[in-house]
Amino acid sequence: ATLHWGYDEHNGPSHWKEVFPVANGDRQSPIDIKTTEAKYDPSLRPISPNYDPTSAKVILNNGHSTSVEFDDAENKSVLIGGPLAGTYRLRQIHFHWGSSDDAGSEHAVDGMKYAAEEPGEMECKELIVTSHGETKVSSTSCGAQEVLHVVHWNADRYSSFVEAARQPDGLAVMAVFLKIGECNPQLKKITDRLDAIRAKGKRALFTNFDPSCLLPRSLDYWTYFGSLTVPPLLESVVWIVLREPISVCSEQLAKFRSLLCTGEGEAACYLLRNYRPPQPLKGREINPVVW
Ligand SMILES: COc1ccc(C[C@H]2SC(=S)NC2=O)c(OC)c1
Ligand SMILES: [Zn+2]
Repeated sequence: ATLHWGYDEHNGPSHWKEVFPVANGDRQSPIDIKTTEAKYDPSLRPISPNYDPTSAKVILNNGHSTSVEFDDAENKSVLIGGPLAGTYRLRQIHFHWGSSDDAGSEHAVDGMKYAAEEPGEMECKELIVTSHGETKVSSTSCGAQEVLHVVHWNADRYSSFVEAARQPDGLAVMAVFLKIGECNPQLKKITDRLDAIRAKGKRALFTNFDPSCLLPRSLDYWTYFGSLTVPPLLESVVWIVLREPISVCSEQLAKFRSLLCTGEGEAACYLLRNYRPPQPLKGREINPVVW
């Protein structure tokens, strides 16, 4: 039987390799970023997102996540700088979350599983960069997390997203951690629309939206070469993982979990979690960029 992949026991991340053998590849994502092993690369520059709010088109539920899709027919909303050679065009943003308030993001930092496998309070490590740039780690208990992915494709070298998604330097995905705290007024623009797209396959107009409003103050990041975190798991992503999280409140997280992974008229199943656990580094280097 063909595997209809998902996030349940019978079709979740441990089964994906049965249909997508690249799941055991050499540059899979997400990973657990061990900050002490990250190697500083002075050649890396700041990243520079330049988005036009009129690029936003539609918000949809594809059964695995909710995404806002952007018009990528020209270089209207782009990401340049950082580790990127050339102009990467904004394609879409989407989210990953967990089934309880202490799970959900995909990348982890020093084992600070912004996502825990088991629900329940867990001990977290808080990264503190002191004024003279050293990174200290202090243990605190941390709140829930989830993650925002901002997906771009290399429009300098390839003619479409689908073509770029098959190339080793084809995509650039910026990951922003979401940390439980204050309700996020910018995120409210998205969570308020989820009622209109509860069932898989539903979509709604979503215009006049600049995703920069979801970025933290600091654009310090780690970068490494990886993959899509969802089948087909293509190894075509230059990852840019921002160090500073943005806030999200429990009520907003709960709205993501009220989305359905089934279509209208089908027996309802809730999209309670949709994150892939960290994958083996397999010798890859991670470069931190902190100013
Ligand atoms: C081949 O086309 C695809 C396949 C999957 C996704 C979604 C994945 S990619 C990622 S990173 N996180 C996700 O959930 C795409 O996203 C634009 C594009
Ligand atoms: Zn993603």
